[in-house]
Amino acid sequence: MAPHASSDVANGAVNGSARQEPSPLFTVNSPNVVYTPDEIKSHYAYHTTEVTRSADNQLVATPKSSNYNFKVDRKVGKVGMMLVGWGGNNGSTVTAGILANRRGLSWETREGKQAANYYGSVVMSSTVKLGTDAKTSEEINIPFHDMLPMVHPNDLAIGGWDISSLNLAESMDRAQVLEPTLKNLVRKEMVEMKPLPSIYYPDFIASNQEDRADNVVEGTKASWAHVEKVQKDIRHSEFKAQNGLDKVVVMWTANTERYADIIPGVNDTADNLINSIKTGHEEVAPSTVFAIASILENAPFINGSPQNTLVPGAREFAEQRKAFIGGDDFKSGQTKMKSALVDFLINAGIKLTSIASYNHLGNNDGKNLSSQKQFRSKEISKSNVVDDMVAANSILYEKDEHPDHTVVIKYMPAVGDNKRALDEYYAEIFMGGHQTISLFNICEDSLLASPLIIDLVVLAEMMTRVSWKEDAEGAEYKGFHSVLSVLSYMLKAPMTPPGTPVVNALGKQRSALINIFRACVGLQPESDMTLEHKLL
Ligand SMILES: NC(=O)c1ccc[n+]([C@@H]2O[C@H](COP(=O)([O-])OP(=O)(O)OC[C@H]3O[C@@H](n4cnc5c(N)ncnc54)[C@H](O)[C@@H]3O)[C@@H](O)[C@H]2O)c1
Ligand SMILES: O=P([O-])([O-])O[C@@H]1[C@@H](O)[C@H](O)[C@@H](O)[C@H](O)[C@@H]1O
Repeated sequence: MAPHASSDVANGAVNGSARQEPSPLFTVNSPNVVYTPDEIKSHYAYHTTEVTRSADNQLVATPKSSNYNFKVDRKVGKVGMMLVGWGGNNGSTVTAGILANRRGLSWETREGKQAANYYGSVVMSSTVKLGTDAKTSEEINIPFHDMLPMVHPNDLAIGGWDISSLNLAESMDRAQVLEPTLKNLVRKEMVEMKPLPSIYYPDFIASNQEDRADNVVEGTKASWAHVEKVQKDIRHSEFKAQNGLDKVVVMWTANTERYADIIPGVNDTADNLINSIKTGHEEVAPSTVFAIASILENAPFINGSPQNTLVPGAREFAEQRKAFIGGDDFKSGQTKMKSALVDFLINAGIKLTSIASYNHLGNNDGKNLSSQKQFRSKEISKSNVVDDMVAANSILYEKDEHPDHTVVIKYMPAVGDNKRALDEYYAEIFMGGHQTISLFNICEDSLLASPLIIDLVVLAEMMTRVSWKEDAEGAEYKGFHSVLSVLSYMLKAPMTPPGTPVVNALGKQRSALINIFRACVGLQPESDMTLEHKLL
């Protein structure tokens, strides 16, 4: 991975001289790929298989090829990450983690010296197959982060909002996630980081959160003044101005809210939603206000929580303004495991008949989720994750048949952030047999979610520098659809453009992301066929 300049942070300020863009780890040698100092342009043949039914109901598969042009802006610039809920367990943990990595810190633990790392981040700690060695035919794998010119998390300016006034050092202590030896190494910088006051509509989160709400702006329901406040915070605050930022990504990692009712005339269209905010409709959530303000500032907005922040009106507004949105709900532990295990079982022809998912945790997220309306938001996002995999196998499942699936979450303060996930997968196997898989998974919630926050921010920013056009006379480059379904790997309930399918299978999600990035540099998808090792 290209070496990285470090920089210091005080109150979100990223100091240090302008960074030299790191040189790419690889170049593509092809007449279809052109590199300039500012851009990578590629011509890409997209091969698919179109299936039709013949008159006698036979399936007919026809290979299809579409030609696209991709363009990647190589200039990363200075990027800011603004977290809503910055003072929470995730917000304080990801901040400390970035500071520790930026400074290359190590600290003493009971098991010995621990160095900062980005484990759990697909972007920073996973590799992808580039190809095979011309001489030895061995696989050549490269860091995912080197696929395209992406921002390095060490360079992210960090800021955000919280209804709690605690500074980030106090928030880190409250979270009880990180080792004291590490906390002491970053405390001095984190003391200087203070969340901006936020908007607080009590009806949307559990009443047990009220005691934290000492850093709020006036008004307990939506108003256009709230939108303007958030816009100003993004655009004019010392955060962006002081850091000379070129771009900001806004990430909701605040409490899980209750679902908002989708009401015709209120939030079903962009115009109705804007009007509902202006008239203070009580069904407009704080998270939706942040989304609208981010869209107005052309700052990608990602929802890391399960509620339906991005109501149809918000999605339409993003589409109208060609702004990026994504969500919902970080896929960090129990559900991530589920989306891999269910994919394996069903694709192995094993008929999963029931999934029991229980977990208990003792952090503030668990406290908020102990309230039924907030739990319901999470139950929805945790329950739909198997639908696409089940629907794809008509041998095992009749139409609309699916495994029993239950989700239970209990708040047990004693275990803190170290969530205990217990799962049982029950399946029918050959000739009337059964298989029972029981999992006990201690997921340190914030340490699993924090790398996903980094991935979502880095990838959302990357997508702002990717454009495409049809291979046709006069075609203009344009951005991907406003709904960034390319982020699905990191999310439990991935949002997709209207009318497009939701893919939850973890392997498919990762392949889609990698192969889209390969296409941006003119490389065909990695098929894993390795014919070169078979046609011998
Ligand atoms: N593994 C994980 O930690 C994980 C996984 C998936 C989803 N999530 C979701 O991420 C979110 C954050 O998780 P957490 O563990 O950091 O929770 P947390 O309760 O520790 O942090 C949430 C923070 O949001 C703040 N907040 C609440 N309403 C706000 C508002 N309107 N504006 C600004 N700040 C506000 C709270 O004061 C708190 O500091 C939750 O919704 C959780 O469900 C977490
Ligand atoms: O990502 P995951 O481990 O499946 O789901 C988790 C839930 O099990 C947990 O109860 C909740 O507090 C976290 O926010 C997260 O959503």
